[in-house]
Amino acid sequence: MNKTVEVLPDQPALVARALELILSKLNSAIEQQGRFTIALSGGSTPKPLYEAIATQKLPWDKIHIFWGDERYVPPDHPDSNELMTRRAWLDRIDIPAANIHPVPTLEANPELAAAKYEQHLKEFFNSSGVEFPALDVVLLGMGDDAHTASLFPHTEALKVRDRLVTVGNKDGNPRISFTYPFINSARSVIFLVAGANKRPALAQVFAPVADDFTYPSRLIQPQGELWWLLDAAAGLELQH
Ligand SMILES: O=C1O[C@H](COP(=O)(O)O)[C@@H](O)[C@H](O)[C@H]1O
Repeated sequence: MNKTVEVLPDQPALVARALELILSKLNSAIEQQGRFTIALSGGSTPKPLYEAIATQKLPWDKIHIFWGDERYVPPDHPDSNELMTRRAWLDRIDIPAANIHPVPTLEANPELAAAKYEQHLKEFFNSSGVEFPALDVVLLGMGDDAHTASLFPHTEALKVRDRLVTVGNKDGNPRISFTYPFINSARSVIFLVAGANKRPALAQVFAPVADDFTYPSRLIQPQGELWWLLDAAAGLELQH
């Protein structure tokens, strides 16, 4: 694993750096493979990044969008990560509908939704099931409890190692989430973290020794590149 930590002066600088990094991964992937695959995060931090990506002139037909986690709500629900992304980015560009791969949240139950999304991912990547497929980029956020995607502290989802997608649990509410081994199979994982409220969790995630089940972001140790992009408020004590 190749880990890089960057602390940017403020949120606009954080967004600019994330945009630059994603565009560089995108250009290399399209040059080498003819397509770029990215899984997106939800929450509030990435919204300005999505708005910035929407202003770029890009070969949208070669870009495939997935989500690393989703609330188990219909796609038009205000809490939906897909809805936020569509409003900030996807509704503003000319991307083929087939290149957008939302989590199917209208299934009979969350377990079926997770199984269906996993099947879709395996078919898209033509995966035999032996090895986990590798997305070019998995974009992640981190909550102030150190959760990432919908992998929350002390939940069953953290024990799932043989699936691509599982059901997370946020205070009793189901969410659909990539598992940590699937996230770790990505070519690049990029964390985008902003705000002073994330500082205590970050200290534990970066500590040499701490409990992975209490601080789930510690489980993200990808085979490829790991990027932590932090604003100064979040990264104050990590600056070196
Ligand atoms: O619950 C969630 O929160 C995290 C972090 O969100 P933020 O609002 O602090 O940026 C996010 O990464 C995750 O996708 C989302 O479901």
